Amino acid sequence: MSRSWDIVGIDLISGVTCNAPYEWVDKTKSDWDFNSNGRDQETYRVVAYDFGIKHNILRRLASYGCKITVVPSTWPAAETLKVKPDGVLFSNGPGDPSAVPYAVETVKEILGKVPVFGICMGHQLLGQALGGKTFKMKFGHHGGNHPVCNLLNGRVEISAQNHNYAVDPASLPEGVEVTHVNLNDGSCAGLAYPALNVMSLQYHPEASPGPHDSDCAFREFIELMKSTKQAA
Ligand SMILES: NC(=O)CC[C@H](N)C(=O)O
Repeated sequence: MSRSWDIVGIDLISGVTCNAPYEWVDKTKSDWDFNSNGRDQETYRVVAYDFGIKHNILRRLASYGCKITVVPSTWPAAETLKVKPDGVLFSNGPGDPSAVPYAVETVKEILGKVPVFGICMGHQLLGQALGGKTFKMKFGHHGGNHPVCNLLNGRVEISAQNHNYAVDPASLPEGVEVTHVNLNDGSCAGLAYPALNVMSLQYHPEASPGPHDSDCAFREFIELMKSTKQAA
């Protein structure tokens, strides 16, 4: 028997986030050494908001040289900024981004103060924090074979995706750039707001198993933290 699951307007994050902050050190195994541009000489301090975070996001960040503190979804922005991180990661997570206004507020308070990277739910929360709207798609994107055009370099990346909501690009204010487009339906698959050092992807650059075409996004986050640090 089938059952219809109602996810609209329900905070599903509170059931999956961690209870208290913790440090993450585990890296991905040598199979991931296909990316010779990986490790940076420097260490970057990253606070990762856990909205239901996938461990491989943390492993990839650690492999790229980040020292990571994972914090609960309700962790105050002021506490995050107090430790002066080089960057903040807003993770993936289940459900409706409109059901977690407290998380959007946290994102707003951090925006512009340090470089940020949003993945999936994190991307949707960033979209809202920047003034845009999210909507529930008729059919979500699920699986490991979604072609995305990276408008920053014109390359097509085959990506792993798992989402039911999306950011409406028409709702975004001036200055916010759509950087990635899903080639199956033209939906928004990535954003940037260079003035505030913001980057985000609607899909999973860390996916495993899955295509690794978008792993370079972690390197871009490192570069964003690096250039911001150098300019300070
Ligand atoms: N993987 C995710 O982060 C899912 C994003 C979002 N909660 C959605 O279902 O659209």
